[in-house]
Amino acid sequence: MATKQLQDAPTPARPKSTNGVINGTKAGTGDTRIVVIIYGLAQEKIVSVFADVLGKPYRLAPNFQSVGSEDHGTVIGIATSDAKVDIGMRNKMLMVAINAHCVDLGMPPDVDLSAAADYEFLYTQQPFFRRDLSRFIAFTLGQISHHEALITKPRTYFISTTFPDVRTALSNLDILSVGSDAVEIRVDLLKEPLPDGTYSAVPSLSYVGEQVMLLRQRTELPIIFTTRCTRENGRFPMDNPALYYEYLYRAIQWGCEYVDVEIWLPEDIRRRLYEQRGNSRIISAFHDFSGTFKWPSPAAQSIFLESKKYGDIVKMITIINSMSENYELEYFRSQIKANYPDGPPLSAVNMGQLGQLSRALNTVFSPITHPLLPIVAAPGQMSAAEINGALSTMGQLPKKNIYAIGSFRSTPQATFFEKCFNELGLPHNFASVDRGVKGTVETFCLQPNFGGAYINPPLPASQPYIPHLSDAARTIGAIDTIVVRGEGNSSSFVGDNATWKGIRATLTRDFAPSAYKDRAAIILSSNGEDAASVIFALRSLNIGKIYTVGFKAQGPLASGVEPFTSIESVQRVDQPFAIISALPPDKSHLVQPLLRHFSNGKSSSHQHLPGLATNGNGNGNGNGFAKGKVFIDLANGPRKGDPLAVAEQSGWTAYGVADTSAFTTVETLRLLVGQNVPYSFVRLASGRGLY
Ligand SMILES: O=C1C[C@@](O)(C(=O)O)C[C@@H](O)[C@@H]1O
Repeated sequence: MATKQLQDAPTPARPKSTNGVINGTKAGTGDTRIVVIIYGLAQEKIVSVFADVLGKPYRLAPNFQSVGSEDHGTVIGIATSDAKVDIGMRNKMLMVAINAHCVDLGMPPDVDLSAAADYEFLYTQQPFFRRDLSRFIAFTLGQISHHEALITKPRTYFISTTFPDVRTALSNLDILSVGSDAVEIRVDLLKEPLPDGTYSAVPSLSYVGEQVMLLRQRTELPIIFTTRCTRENGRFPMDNPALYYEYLYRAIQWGCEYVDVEIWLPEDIRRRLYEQRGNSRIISAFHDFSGTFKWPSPAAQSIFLESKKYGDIVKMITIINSMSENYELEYFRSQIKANYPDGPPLSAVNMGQLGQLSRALNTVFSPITHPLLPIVAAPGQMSAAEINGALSTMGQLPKKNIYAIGSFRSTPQATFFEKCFNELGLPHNFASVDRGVKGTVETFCLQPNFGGAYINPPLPASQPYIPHLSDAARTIGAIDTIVVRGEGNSSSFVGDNATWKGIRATLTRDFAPSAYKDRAAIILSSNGEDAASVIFALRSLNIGKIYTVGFKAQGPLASGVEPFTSIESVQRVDQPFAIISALPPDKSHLVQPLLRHFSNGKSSSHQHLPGLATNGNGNGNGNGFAKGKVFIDLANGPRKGDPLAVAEQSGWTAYGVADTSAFTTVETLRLLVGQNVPYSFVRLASGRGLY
């Protein structure tokens, strides 16, 4: 009887502590249930990769029944054929079941397992994208949350891709997504070819699953999964609402960060999807093409109220007949904000050319297009550059001077920032300037059109002309970004720190935050200042003990940090999970003996695992199958040795300054101009000259 009840229960609601890695806060614990990976024929190794990413040991088990509470902290692998027998009887409160299916084995996966598992991870073995797996598991287990960070951004955009097959988009994806905070896959516009040369009326789940997988492998942006119906400018048929549930629930299982649920769908379907959404967020969508919809009407209010019931974001999109309806929409927007301050954010625009003003004024998840897309997803859609151009013409985006202030080496940044500003249609000027004599930074800040600065090397956090500090800048004691808040006389400066976020993003590229929890780390640095952002980043991932070489931590970051005093003290330390060197280039080789000493062979908690193929990311940290330990070398410039090569030979997953700098640039751009430029674009566009 108990089993029956469990079988009927919906996927358990999101665990309470899901506030994942968001700006300035600690990684949340997320879902603490036992992770069970269902693996296909001869695919045991995927279990070890999940375990490695999560920083946990693993074991293979014969069935669900044999998994008990003593397995907490261990990733369990169960073969597909065994899992089928008792998946329906598993204790859902104790374990979370992930159906890991290698598409090279054929599609679709076993349909019963797909339906019964909590989540489904589709992957390719050649090439294998560890970063994709890492993001999938960190997201579905609630260790990271894009939404919480996005919702605090002053403006958010998503690109509506309209490709019949996302494969055609992949080569341009980095460029297409500049300025986007999320990417929408219009599932209804996908065209699945059939053997007879025609296309399927509705793309099959199998085709859609593969398309979502391909997209996620190539983008770090959250994915919005949309099945737009025929009445709302889409192609999904409306005669069978159950079909929507099937696709949209599967999107949740695939770990899509956002799922678009149309308001016309029966309430029962909308409610179920909302309750079962796990860590995905529901965008409740309403479109009106009748031309009779009125923003000031009671109907508009009730549509918002109905959408709010089962939506984390409410989207309302309509066709209008006159310019004044844009003003009516702005009034509606302000009313909603005032009346429902704690309600879901509203994303509302008017379609057609007449409605373009509203596309520029909407600040929440504005749909955008790009000239490289085959068609616009809706009439009147604009690109990020067009919206910024319009805002600039209306005086909503005043032209500013933005600076890189610092050493000569930071100059190539100017070319890159200019490239981004051009691509985004931002009116600003960017200039690299030498800091020169004491006080120069303040001189720049006092200029009338000062729009912010990136500072390298950073400034001490105590600058009288920078009255506000982010928590990170205050704790780290360093400002690397000056952000201007407000306009004119009411503007003020906020000192922030983007470097730690760049380091944290690097640390979590191939590992989930849980991999760092309570593990030891070693930091090498010539001084405490260079190491402070590293300590802060590691602390945000709940690292355990931190050992230092070359410096003693001071101030608010000193607790739990212990210097190595002798060779013996090094030998007493357990296997560290991370070694980060902030040594200057001429000293960076000094880390090499430590990397060798703690080489992979010494690790007790990670089994030797057969490697999967490389992830082909071309970053020099190429082995997509990491060994369970992370090394970062922050040295910038010609070095004596090659610590990255030594690290890789000794079994470390190694990253250089190009990785952390690219991630830091992403954060810097977000802080300075509020725009998202993906890491992959930074790597692509910065070429070799930048770092
Ligand atoms: O809901 C929306 C908004 C949209 O219809 C637009 O008007 O830009 C485009 C769609 O792709 C998206 O799902």
